[in-house]
Amino acid sequence: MPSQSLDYIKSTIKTIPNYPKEGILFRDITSLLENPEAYQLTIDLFFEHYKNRGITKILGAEARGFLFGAPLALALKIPFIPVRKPGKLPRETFSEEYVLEYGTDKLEIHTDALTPEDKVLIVDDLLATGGTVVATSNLVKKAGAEVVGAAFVINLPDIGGLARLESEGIDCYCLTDFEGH
Ligand SMILES: O=P(O)(O)OC[C@H]1O[C@H](OP(=O)(O)OP(=O)(O)O)[C@H](O)[C@@H]1O
Ligand SMILES: Nc1ncnc2[nH]cnc12
Repeated sequence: MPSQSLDYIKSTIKTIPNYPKEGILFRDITSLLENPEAYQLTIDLFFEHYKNRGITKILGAEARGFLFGAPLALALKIPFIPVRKPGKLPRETFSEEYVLEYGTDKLEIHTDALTPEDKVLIVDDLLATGGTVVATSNLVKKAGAEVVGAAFVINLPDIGGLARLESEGIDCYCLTDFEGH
């Protein structure tokens, strides 16, 4: 892996202390998106990693998953499937509830978005607890398709999502690690 590229990508991500609440170090990818060189490099690294894996569809969860999943799908010339918060998708959906720090939320996917032949890659900006990706993976299973893996720009190793996803059998590729919560 080209470590200079990874250092450059990491350097464009800003950290905002105490957002959205006291004690959280918010890793902000909007500053990466504002830098076309870093944004392109990020998509290029994902493309190189996944180009020969037989992936048939990319899934990204609303909202930040769209920002990296959609350009990667275009680069790979395969469909992008949005996974959305409840009530946003107009056709019939599968739903999956997942646990947040306070309470629960739901993610949905169109029931006709995947077929049992699909080999799916889940893409997101950041891996914290892994709850979002486990819920997305459960939606893929409901549709009868296979999860090939999950890709992230940022992993927060101190939160433990990587171990959780690997224990669920989800192979992960993370470009950068940021210590702390
Ligand atoms: O590993 P987890 O603990 O699930 O956390 C990571 C998720 O949290 C953030 O999304 P958020 O739910 O804040 O929604 P947003 O993309 O709409 O900002 C982030 O974009 C990931 O999807
Ligand atoms: N520390 C963090 N920074 C940005 N997004 C997050 N989502 C969950 N934890 C986060």
